[in-house]
Amino acid sequence: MMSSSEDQLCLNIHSGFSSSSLTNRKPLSAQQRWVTLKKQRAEKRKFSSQEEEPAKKKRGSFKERGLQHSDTAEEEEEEEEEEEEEADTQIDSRAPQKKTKEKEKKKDGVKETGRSSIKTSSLFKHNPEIPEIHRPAVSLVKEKIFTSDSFSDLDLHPHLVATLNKVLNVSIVTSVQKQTIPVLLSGRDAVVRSQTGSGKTLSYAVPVVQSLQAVQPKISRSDGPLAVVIVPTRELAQQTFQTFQKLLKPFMWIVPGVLMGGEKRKAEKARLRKGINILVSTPGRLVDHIKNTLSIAFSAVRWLILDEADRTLDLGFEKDLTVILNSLNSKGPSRQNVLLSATLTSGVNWLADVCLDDPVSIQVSGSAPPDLKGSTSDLSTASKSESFAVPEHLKQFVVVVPSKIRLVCLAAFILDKCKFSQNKLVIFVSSCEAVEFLHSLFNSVLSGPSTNNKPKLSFMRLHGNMKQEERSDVFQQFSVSKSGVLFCTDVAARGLDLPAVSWIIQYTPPSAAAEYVHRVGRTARIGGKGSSLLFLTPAETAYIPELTNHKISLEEMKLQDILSCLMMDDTYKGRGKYHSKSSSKALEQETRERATVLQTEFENVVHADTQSVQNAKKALQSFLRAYTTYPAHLKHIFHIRSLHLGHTAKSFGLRDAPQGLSAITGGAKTHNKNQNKNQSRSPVKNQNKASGGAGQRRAGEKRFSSSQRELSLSRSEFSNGMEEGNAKKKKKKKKFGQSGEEEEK
Ligand SMILES: Nc1ncnc2c1ncn2[C@@H]1O[C@H](COP(=O)(O)OP(=O)(O)OP(=O)(O)O)[C@@H](O)[C@H]1O
Repeated sequence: MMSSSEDQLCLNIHSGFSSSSLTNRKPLSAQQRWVTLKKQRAEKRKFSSQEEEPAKKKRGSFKERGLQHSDTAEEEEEEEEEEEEEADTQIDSRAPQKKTKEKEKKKDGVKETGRSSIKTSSLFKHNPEIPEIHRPAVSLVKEKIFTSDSFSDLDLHPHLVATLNKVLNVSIVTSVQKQTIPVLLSGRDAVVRSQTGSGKTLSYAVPVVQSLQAVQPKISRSDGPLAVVIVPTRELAQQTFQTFQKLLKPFMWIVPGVLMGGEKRKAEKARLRKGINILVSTPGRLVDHIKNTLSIAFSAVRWLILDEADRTLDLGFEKDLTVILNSLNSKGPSRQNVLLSATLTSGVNWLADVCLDDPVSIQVSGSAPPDLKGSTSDLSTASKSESFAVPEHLKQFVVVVPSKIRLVCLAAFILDKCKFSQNKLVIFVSSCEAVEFLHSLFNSVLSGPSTNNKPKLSFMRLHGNMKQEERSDVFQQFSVSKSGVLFCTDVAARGLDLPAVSWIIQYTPPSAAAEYVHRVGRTARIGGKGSSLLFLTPAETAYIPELTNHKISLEEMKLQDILSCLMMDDTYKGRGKYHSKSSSKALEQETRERATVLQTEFENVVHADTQSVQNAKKALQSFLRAYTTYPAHLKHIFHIRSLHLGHTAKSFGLRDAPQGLSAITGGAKTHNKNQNKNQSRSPVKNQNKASGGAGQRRAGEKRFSSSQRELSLSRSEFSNGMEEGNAKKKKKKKKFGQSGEEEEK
């Protein structure tokens, strides 16, 4: 007996008959149909062998056009499995009506999407399993933000209180302000630690202004700097300067000023000559002026504030700070010194020893304040199990995503949060190139035209390799915008007070728990609500207990839930067979198809021209370089060898892992099918392998310790004028070549 499919084949293979001629024909007997079928099969085989060459060529051209969504080279096996199916596709191309029906029958075959034919199987195949995430009980470090006191209860000038109320819109003091302002007004040095967004800036700015406005005879420009405020980034310098400008409105005779890399030195020199009383600066640019600007005089300095003090140290600015402290100490009256941060640890001992005199340690949370009497200056060791407070109304999530799916997962998340509601998202990635790449890719693929009174998605970017003017523009623009997505490096992690940010996404995990705290601290500020999402690959899930050690607790968000956002509209529709009554399996399948359609769009944009391929490769390279710079104690989690290069390349929209990455990766997985399979089956085994290999010397790491690399990387992120002031240092850093951003400089 003939099966129905054979029957179908038999009927269709009477090629050349139009449907009308088919209907007019006398029905064939079973015997005749069987003979015809055999003949047709023989014909087909003959045809197949004749067509083999062109068919192969055609497959090649499919790839070139991006129509075939085949995966990385290591998945050739999968392609082989599908070979037969593709051969059919070639034959079928002569009979389009049949082609559609045949294709729909195949479970994982080519799907028509309306824009291109794609294979949906590869994006969701050969991925490592997503391990189960357990959420251990964590006793969170709690800090109360507000007190019941108002600024008028403090011993402040009435004009200052009025300015706080009317210009800055603040009347009730926060806990950190309540504790810090009186201590500083009493003339003591202080070390201040309180959670992000708790008002630390005013806790030192108010006493500085209060004390300077009272100086008699009145301060004049010619007195030069009376207060010096050091912050690690240009944007934070700008922001702090603006706060002082506002506070000084009733005290116009006190002049604030800002010095930072990227600005014209000549103009800054002129301003210094005219006289600045409250000087806000990044460390590198201040050292630059100390060395090169004769008119800079520190003879009157009464205040030294080091905001984000741990970062200033962590960045390897000890030398600069030494220069600054020496310059300040050599002249002038006795000085009040203040160190502040949300993550001050005993690692700041060095700084505290050098520049504080019998400081008061202010800690808002109940846990023990940093012990300033120890002797270690190794911040990374000192802070390994330090507990950090995060804002009370911050909801912290983690999603475990295999590398191949990362890009579409991020895109689905952005679409969910920004397409149908107004949200402001900040997305942290590890390098300037990756920021550039993602910004341009998402702009091309996701921004789309504005529809139904909805504005188009707005994507912005901020990193250390941008021109200063552009950096400032973006910072201002994003600050005032009601919605949008900001891709950035850690240059935006510290201190920035970007209003109404609703989500922080850490697309690449930070290299320290303290940095995690600062990144997520860009939302849920001053008692507000906010959420954060950390992306981890299955091999990186050991980072969750690592954060738990610091009293940071994350809730899991399921990958499927994020991807299912693609079902909200039909922009990335799959075959279109899914409807609301379909099973959950069908829903999952349709979601996967849509994810694949989206991935295909990304890949098509990346592969549209050689320049964009180059950009993607550069971004991938810098990502891999950054990956090698995780500190030694995190190497068992973030090890370059546990990265699958082909899959990682896919998260940069590349269809294959580029050649020549071995110098960076020192043996990360590329095209080894077996390795890939092992990884899929046993992520734990791979993790162990990775940690076991951590002690081995790898290419590209040969000459540098992890701390050197970390230092070098983070320093480059925080371009602050140093690079311009010290050409020699820059050359040396370039030779190190530890981060994409440095190479670019
Ligand atoms: N007493 C207050 N009442 C209301 N808002 C305040 C008060 N003090 C400060 N703010 C506002 O809270 C926001 C966060 O303040 P600030 O940037 O000083 O926080 P922070 O503790 O320095 O954060 P980070 O650790 O991230 O640098 C700012 O917008 C600031 O204007």
